[in-house]
Amino acid sequence: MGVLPEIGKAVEEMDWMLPTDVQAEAIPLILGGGDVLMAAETGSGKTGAFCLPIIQIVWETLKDLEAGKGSKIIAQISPHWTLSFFDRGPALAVTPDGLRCQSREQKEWHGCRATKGVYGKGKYYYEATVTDEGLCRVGWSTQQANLDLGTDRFGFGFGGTGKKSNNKQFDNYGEAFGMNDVIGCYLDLSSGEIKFSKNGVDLGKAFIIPQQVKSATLFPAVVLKPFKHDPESGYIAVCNAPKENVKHNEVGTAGTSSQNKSIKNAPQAIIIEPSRELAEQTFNQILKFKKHLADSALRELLVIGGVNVKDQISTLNAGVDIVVGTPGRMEDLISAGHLSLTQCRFFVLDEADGLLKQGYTELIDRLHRQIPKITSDGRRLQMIVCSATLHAFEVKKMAERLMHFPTWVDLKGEDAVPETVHHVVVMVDPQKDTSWQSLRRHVQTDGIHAKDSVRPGNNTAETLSEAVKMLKGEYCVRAINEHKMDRAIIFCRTKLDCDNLEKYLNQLGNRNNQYSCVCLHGDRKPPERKANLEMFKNQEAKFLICTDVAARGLDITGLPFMINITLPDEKSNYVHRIGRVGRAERMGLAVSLVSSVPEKVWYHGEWCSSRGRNCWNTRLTDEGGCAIWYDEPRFLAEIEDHLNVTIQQVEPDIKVPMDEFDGKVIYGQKRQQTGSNYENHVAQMAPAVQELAQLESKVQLLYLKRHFGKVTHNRN
Ligand SMILES: Nc1ncnc2c1ncn2[C@@H]1O[C@H](COP(=O)(O)OP(=O)(O)OP(=O)(O)O)[C@@H](O)[C@H]1O
Repeated sequence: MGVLPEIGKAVEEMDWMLPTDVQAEAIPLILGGGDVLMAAETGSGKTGAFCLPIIQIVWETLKDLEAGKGSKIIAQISPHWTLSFFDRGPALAVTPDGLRCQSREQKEWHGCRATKGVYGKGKYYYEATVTDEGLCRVGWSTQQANLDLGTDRFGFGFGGTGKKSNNKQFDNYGEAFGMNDVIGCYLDLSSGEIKFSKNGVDLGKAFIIPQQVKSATLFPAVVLKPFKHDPESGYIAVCNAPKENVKHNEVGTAGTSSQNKSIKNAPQAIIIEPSRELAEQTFNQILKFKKHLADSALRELLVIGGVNVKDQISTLNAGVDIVVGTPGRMEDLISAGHLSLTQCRFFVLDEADGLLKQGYTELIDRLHRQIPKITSDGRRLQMIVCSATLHAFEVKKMAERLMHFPTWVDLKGEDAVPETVHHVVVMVDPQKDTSWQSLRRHVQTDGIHAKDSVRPGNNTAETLSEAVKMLKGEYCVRAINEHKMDRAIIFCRTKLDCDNLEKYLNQLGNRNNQYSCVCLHGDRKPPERKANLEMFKNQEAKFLICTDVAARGLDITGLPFMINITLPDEKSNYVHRIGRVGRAERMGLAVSLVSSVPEKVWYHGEWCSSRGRNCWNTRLTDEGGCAIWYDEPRFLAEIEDHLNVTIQQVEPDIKVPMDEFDGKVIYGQKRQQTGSNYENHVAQMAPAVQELAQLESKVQLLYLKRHFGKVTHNRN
């Protein structure tokens, strides 16, 4: 693994004898200080690939600090109120005195914040003079805000076109301004009011700062110059703010090592995960990896919702080195000042494409902005991004924006399914298979056709759609029976579908608990989610029925089977879902049920006031309702196209035909001839090694000839 013996020992105790391919590539890169984009199949050991080197570096840093090895000061905290050289966009030039700025790029907005801000109470004022052509906005923003002032809820701007803006909402305000105008920016922290003046003329109230933002520190978000116009009475120059109301801009102002030690709530590594379960899993891996690291205590913290925030805060105050968590709770703690990013040197986004698709792009940008780009001991911030489906447009854009000459560790060059996962699809065709017409009992369907006339014989789209729902319950049970599944993860599209299937399997299994199952989805309370996952892992329940909340990252040792009741509409989630099996070289079978006809399904968006709870609006979304027609053959085609494969189709009896997998493997176990790869490897390498040996021998002969004249060639 190329890591410290103490870490190596822990890894060995976990039975990891060799690094996986991705670990072999990524660990040295991370230890060497690089930014890494890690694209590797599900179950290929990405967690270890980033956790091991991070633990090593964090621990070594702690030891250095303990030994009193000083680190150089990178950026002193400036005593003056100026524009920050660090907290600015890359195309924004700032003069050496920090008082004037200019954008060096024509097309986009480039912003900057001051080196200090105010919080608590008081009334503050600063002025900005427009010294150039072009548009600008001035105002106040918190450290979290986008540098493009006024385009998120943390920034309040006044622009040259005579508009005020916050959270992308641009409203008419005051009047236009431009070259040579002087804009006064007023902030009253007591009333939460922000207003502006133009050339000394008050333009009236612009904003009332919302309560959550008010408690944060607000920074002037543009150029500072001596005043041309005195501020109104009661307001003071922002540079005269009382010390107790001033906070320094944390971006790029890392202090000395002795200062660092005293900042307890500032970890060296932040690892962001898309779900609670995954955050907890990574956290538990860290506990295992650090087991033998004695001397300096490496302190880790799990930051997820559903856990008492007070406990998290007290752990933070006692000191932390590595924080693993979900984005929401992480940002809450950062905004409230409980978690500081000033010493962060590793910023890790696990399942990065998932985080971006869940809408966390701005949050990630905001956190990244708050992390100093140079650490206190003079090293660059390292960003590590990984997923089995990293080949997504959003990820590439983010890498360009935030990462520093990143290296791709990408063994396949495209999103791929591991060889250990055998995945098949079964078409569910209610026109061919009419058994649904005479089912004595079936899974309770989602009720979307409750108001439609659905009955055998009437071949409407609605009837067929309802038939598919019934048949899918049957096919699921058939897949379980055919493959004698006694452990499987089953994915449904909605929470309601999960609940219905859970009821059905429990009913069918009745007393002998043949189909014992538990659910994992967003409507279940955190303790229940945790308990259910534990039950499934401990094999106290045979089936885990879940939504996509469990699609990514969950590592259940030796899980042999998974069933997709419905294909996901997001193609990458197919890769993640089926990747719950076939992990760590064990074989797995994934069966997906695909309806051949359109199926009408629930789709509750922001427009649905209850977000699905007791919603019976069965109209389609374009008619203001909460239903869509789901087109699985299209999703199947998209998945195949994305993976560049044709997924094998099996008949409704769900027998998997004989092929290289069948008969030779037992799902859930390792392939018998492990090590064969290495034998092949020897054969493949042999000619190259032979050639190298011959070259080496020639070189030696040449050397000897040159220095000692004639040499007899001894072939041995
Ligand atoms: N070097 C190794 N030797 C043996 N087993 C390993 C090794 N590295 C990781 N594993 C095991 O492989 C499994 C999968 O690892 P991990 O959860 O890190 O995969 P992943 O690449 O993050 O997958 P996903 O994309 O699904 O999140 C785990 O059970 C882990 O313990």
